[in-house]
Amino acid sequence: MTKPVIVALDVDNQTQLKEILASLAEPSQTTIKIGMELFFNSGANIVKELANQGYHIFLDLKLHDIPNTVYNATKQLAQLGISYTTVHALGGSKMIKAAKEGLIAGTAFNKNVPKLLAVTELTSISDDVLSNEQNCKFSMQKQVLSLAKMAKSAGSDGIVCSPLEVKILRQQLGDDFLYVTPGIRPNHSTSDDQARTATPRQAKEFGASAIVVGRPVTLASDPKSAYEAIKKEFN
Ligand SMILES: O=C(O)c1cc(=O)[nH]c(=O)n1[C@@H]1O[C@H](COP(=O)(O)O)[C@@H](O)[C@H]1O
Repeated sequence: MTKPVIVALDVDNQTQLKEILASLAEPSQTTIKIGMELFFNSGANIVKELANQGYHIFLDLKLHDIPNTVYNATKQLAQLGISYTTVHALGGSKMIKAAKEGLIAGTAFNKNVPKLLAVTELTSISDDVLSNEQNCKFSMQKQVLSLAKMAKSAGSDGIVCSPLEVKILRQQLGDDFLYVTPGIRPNHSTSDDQARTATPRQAKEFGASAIVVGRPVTLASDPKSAYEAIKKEFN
């Protein structure tokens, strides 16, 4: 089975959205990520519309609020026909548990409950920011592992982390958990906001369950070739 290359549709208009979708595989074979930019521009309707076309949808709104608010939010999100959604692990175990319960409560009886992914430390966070701005005494690896363990026991189906942490996480937390990794840079380029990056091949070797790729596809001069090359390298 091929592992998903999830394309982040980080655009704010329908023209660009259509152009990117046209360079991907057919909807039933494709997982796309709708993040804050597209969601705040086009709302829940675009999620429902793309789900109806047969796309698998990762709705990434990174919820981080009190448990009751998050429960009520995920109960709504579960009605959009999505496959995955995100919360920040730093919201804590009670919030993650509430998020999962909201997803279960909002899912129609004959549908699959969307998978809950807990974002550990964002891939834009460097070791320096972790220790000097977040005042975290752990190393990056230890911190991500600690958040991932907590998220798993609170009921999340997987986590979002950098490919660089996946190997140790999989060893410690097992194969019955999803390890979804953004921060993918096919050319080792780190001259943007991502801090903890790896190539699609490295993500595969470290054991990522799925990779999330935005700009390396959406800003490529030939998005279709870029997408196909990344898929080939990851699978
Ligand atoms: O949850 C995410 O998807 C996410 C978590 C994280 O730690 N880092 C991260 O980059 N992302 C998302 O993954 C995508 C990466 O996009 P590019 O950096 O353009 O490849 C963006 O849509 C981010 O919002």
